[in-house]
Amino acid sequence: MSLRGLQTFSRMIRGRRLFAAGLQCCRCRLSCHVKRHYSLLPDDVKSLRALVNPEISRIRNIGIMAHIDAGKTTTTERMLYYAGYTRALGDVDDGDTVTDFMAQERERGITIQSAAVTFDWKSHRINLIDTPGHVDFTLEVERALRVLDGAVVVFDASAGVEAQTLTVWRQAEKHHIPCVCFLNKMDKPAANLSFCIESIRQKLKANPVLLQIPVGSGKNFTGVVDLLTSQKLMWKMKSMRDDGRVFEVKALDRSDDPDLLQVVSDARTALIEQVADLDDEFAELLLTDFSENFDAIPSNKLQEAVRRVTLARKGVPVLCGSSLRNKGVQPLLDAITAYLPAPNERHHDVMRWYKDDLCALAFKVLHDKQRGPLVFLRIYSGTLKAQTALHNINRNSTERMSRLLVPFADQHVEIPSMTAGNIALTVGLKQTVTGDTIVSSKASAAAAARRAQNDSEAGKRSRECASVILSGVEVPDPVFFCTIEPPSMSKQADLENVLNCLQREDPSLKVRVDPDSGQTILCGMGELHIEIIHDRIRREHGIETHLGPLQVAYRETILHEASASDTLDRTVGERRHVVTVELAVRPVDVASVGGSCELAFTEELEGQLSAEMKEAVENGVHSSFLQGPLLGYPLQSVSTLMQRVTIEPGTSPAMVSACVSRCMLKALRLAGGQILEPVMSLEVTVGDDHLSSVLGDLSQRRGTVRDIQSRHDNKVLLATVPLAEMMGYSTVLRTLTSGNATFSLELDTYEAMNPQEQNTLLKRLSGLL
Ligand SMILES: Nc1nc2c(ncn2[C@@H]2O[C@H](COP(=O)(O)OP(=O)(O)OP(=O)(O)O)[C@@H](O)[C@H]2O)c(=O)[nH]1
Repeated sequence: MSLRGLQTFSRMIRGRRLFAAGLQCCRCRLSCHVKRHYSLLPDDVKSLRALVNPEISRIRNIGIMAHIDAGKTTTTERMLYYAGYTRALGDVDDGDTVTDFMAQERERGITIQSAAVTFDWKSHRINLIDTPGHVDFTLEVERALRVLDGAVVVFDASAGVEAQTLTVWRQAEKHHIPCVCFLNKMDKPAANLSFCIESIRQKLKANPVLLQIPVGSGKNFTGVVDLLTSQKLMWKMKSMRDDGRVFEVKALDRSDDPDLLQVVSDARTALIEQVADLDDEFAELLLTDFSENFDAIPSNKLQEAVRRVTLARKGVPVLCGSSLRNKGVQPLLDAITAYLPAPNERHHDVMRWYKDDLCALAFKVLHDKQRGPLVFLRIYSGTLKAQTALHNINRNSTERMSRLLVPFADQHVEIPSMTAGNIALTVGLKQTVTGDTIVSSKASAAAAARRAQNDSEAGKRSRECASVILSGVEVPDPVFFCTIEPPSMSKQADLENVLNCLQREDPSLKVRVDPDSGQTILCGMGELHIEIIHDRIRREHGIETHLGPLQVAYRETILHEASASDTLDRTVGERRHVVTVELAVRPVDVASVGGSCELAFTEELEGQLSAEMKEAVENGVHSSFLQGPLLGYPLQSVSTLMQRVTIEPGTSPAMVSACVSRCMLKALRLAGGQILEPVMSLEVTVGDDHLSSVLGDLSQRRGTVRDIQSRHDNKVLLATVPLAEMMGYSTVLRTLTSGNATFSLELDTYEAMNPQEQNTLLKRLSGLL
């Protein structure tokens, strides 16, 4: 196979090369000596290997993130087109983009699943993951971030920082990912550069480093001035169908608009001063060699300094353009290669511990009807080879990977091996789940563990850091659930199988069986999430399922302290089981979303219980935490103290657990139950004319308005509102505002319901209303 894959790849590249050769390269034609990557490629296998496995310093693993509709998909499509990977420009509005390849995405015009796309730009390999903007798919963004080295954050230049931008920005910060900002939609009349810069500064608390000045505004936006080189990049569109591939690069001169010259001169000086403030090396160079004339600093020195500032996350480069109008995307690609880090510039402990041994993280699983599960891997160290056995640390299992592919959205090219820094797609890994760590063998994992242990003993790292498992993706708790039924009992097994596959692909989807009714329950992140899952089961797996009404995932807690004791005395067969338990429960601070439950033992009891019986007690308590006494929802913010456990010889651990659970239920009932409901933070952007009707509607939904801000001609309404009141909100908002409003919804906290509402809920859920 080693040659077969390369030959396929060679055929494909040759096809593209012919295509690429027929194109005019924007920059080559005008000034520089940059050549198209593929046009130089010889046909021999050795060179193809180099193409498949580029030098690590030339790889960029990049994400594109943004608020919904900011233009991520449009921007990605332009990148693929200019890089020579697509022959025609895809358009989200026409439903023919490359990255949004799932049927639902094309129909709905939104990105649901991250699609990894690999392409080359000016001798660099770019692995790009288009991430979804809808809050229901936040986990997709999180998964992508976990394996990325850098990100492009796309903004709607007329809106600046929006709710979801803030969320993805925080996620990028959490993973220390250097970013480049792209102010898209500069062609909109309301586009506003200074407003965007200010909102990046104020809302993201970031340090925007402006690298370009737009030329013209609204419909007359025609290009940008590069502040590093003082060159004007102009897209002189001959017709509406002009693809923007060709643009003019010209040094600014006296014949240019004096106002523009002044703005550029001021902005360049500000840029130099700003970078000097952020980078000592640049400041020193400036003061020693260019103290007479800062402006004479060569653009490459300024670029190197901006790169250091970006990698250190001291500042974030800002560029502008209009993807839809095909302007400004090529400089954005240049910025990705110039400012965002290569994999070897990022710090991952595992690289040290595994040295040249393979270590990779599974960050996405897809199910392909013909090929079975396809697992996306980010390779951190070593080489991944096709047709080898791989060890999965998380599952402690070894399985064979049959084929290795390079992902090109929904097309895949087979290759024999792949080196560190790359993103690969594997066939044959049937047990691997998103978040698992893959290494070459158990022995290699043990060797890495020893190195990690030595490190931690030498005091270089804390014990937690010494884990050889790459930390997985945090999966948020689902807030919605509903029952799902197959069309007939004969399809039940098929449905279970499909749900298993979907869960491996999407860890934010939870499936469980109701112990009382035996019904299958789907738990998801939002209405849209569950709707899409339902749709996929029908389209991709051909099963027509019936969904029950969507319900909110409440939680429960207790109001007071309470103690209880219980004795279980049961004879099963010949064996008598006797256990007595005494325990106390008390409410602890309801610490917003994460308020977990705790269990403690008295010191005396800690010494008395064997490890096996202690585990049995813990199991009994933890199973009670999963089912509150009021409605059976999980408990939050409850602390349990085990005071006494006496166990007669011959009693089984299962009986101990059962007695503890029963005693817990007694105590929890005595402590008085309280329902906690998920409360969402809501952001609605609406025109002045419709603000009052949106506010009126919100007051009927038990909403609390926190703030109303102005954004150009719009108002941005920030509120909190119980999730239970938000079912079908998108339809209502569309009707109220004739489609002139957008909103985003995110879990804020769990709050105690007032007694009256709690009573109504209890009656409704027990069928009394
Ligand atoms: N005026 C203008 N509209 C744009 C521009 N770029 C994208 N759009 C439009 O904005 C809308 C959203 O674009 P997408 O590319 O789907 O945005 P997205 O961020 O990928 O959206 P999601 O995948 O749903 O998060 C579409 O109607 C695009 O045609 C631009 O530069 N100017």
